[in-house]
Amino acid sequence: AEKIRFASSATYPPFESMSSENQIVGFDIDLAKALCQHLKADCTFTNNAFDSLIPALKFRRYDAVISGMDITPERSKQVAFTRPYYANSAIVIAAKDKYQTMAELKGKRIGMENGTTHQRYMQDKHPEVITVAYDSYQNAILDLKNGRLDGVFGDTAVVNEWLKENPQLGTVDKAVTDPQYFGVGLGIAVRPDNQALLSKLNGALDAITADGTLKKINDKWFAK
Ligand SMILES: NC(=[NH2+])NCCC[C@H](N)C(=O)O
Repeated sequence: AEKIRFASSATYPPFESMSSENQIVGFDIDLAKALCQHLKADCTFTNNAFDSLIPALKFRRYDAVISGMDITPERSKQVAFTRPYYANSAIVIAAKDKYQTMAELKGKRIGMENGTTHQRYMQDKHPEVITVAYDSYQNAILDLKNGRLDGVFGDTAVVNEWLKENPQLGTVDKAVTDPQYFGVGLGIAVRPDNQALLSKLNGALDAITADGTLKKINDKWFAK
């Protein structure tokens, strides 16, 4: 069977995280496994820092990146993306009921993961905010809880997960979807010269969408 090596940054539930048994689990992982099953391929998963995913993909350490990654114009210059498999948006969280708007976060410390669309957007669009870069979202959330940060900016589905476990936190302002920064949804990235894998993944995505598998995986990880 064909072998497909996937990489992901497993600090981002429900998309990907490490289970108590030290396995990478999540929506993206179930999706990749369903694609592999359809393609009768053997798949492996590795955990890596988010900002190293694209460089190491180019370096051929693995074949594909699935990591809650927004399909942006900038990344599309370096990698080829499958069609979008999830519609995304981003939002800030902070102490509940403390801030209503972004303007109120002026001079406040907002954390985000290095190399993310959130980091770029915040630095460009909200220079009045102090952006603090983290190697992982896990560490940003820890600092928010410890009071070393005033807020964290992340994908809405992930933020909702953090809010479930942290009733002292709440959202600030509306979710952002600026396509220039956040692209057209989440996609799987491959090397541009690997059109064979790209078309296989796109074909498998169509198949698992048509037969209801993708919806099942969605319902499992994004329960309303
Ligand atoms: N697995 C992760 N830590 N993913 C972070 C993704 C953040 C954002 N959606 C981006 O594409 O930049």
